[in-house]
Amino acid sequence: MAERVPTVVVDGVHVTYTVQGAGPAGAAARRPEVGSPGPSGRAGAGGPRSRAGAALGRLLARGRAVPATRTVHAVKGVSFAAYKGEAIGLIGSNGSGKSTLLKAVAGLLPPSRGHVYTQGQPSLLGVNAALMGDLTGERNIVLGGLAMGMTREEVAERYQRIVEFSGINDKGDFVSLPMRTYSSGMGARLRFSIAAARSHDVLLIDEALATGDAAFRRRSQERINELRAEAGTVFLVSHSNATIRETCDRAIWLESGRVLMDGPSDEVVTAYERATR
Ligand SMILES: Nc1ncnc2c1ncn2[C@@H]1O[C@H](COP(=O)(O)OP(=O)(O)OP(=O)(O)O)[C@@H](O)[C@H]1O
Repeated sequence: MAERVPTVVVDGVHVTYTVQGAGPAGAAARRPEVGSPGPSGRAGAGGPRSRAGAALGRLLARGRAVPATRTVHAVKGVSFAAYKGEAIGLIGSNGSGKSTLLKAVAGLLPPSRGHVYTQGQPSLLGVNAALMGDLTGERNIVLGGLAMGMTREEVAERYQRIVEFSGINDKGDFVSLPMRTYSSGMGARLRFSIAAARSHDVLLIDEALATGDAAFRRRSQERINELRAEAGTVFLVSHSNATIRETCDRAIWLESGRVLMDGPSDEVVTAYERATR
């Protein structure tokens, strides 16, 4: 049997967010507010002056009574190893910690406990990956390609393929328009197309495929398979069980920041579907 080469090792990782300016849960409900609105939801019978006074009272009361920070423990002791050639789906309900774990693997969020070891530089492709709204699709392809580590020559050579893969120009010359004129699906497709134009040791994809149409999803799945064949490792966060089944050979199911199940994607997704039905 071929030797399995680990690309990502996540060892007992915890991630905690510190939220500035938030009190403990329920504090707002427990604390009577100065000048709070009456049962009608309005600030008493007064005019603008008394409403402004009530708002000021609320601000002052907040400053006095509530501690300034609160912590959210988003990932709680997660451990696994990922290997070359694997495509791993991360599934779980809203707020279960999938995006946070992805950011920790990408090195964008430091674990509060535990360690992440990666081989090579992981690339995180999120729905919000930064392209610039005021620049045209053309300029964003060049800048995004450079940001993804391509040379100018590589970007020039792959430019046409990126445009075709994205399907941006299928219904007219959109690539010469500013990106702010694109629908969110078009923007997400362009982002994925730029990232997919080069191979990656570890590619982390956060919901980017969800916005594409059927033809784009098929092209993306084929490209992910190629990336795996080029011996990379792909992580994919998605709420589409079908996408996880079709694209990934392994799935990790997170709930409340903990791993509930880790195994072949078909088995894990089936168990997840049973639990969430
Ligand atoms: N920037 C942040 N500041 C504070 N808490 C956050 C932040 N981002 C996420 N959280 C909290 O961390 C927990 C995990 O969130 P995360 O976004 O990782 O979940 P998710 O599984 O990706 O959710 P979804 O499926 O809804 O995208 C949630 O309780 C969320 O409220």
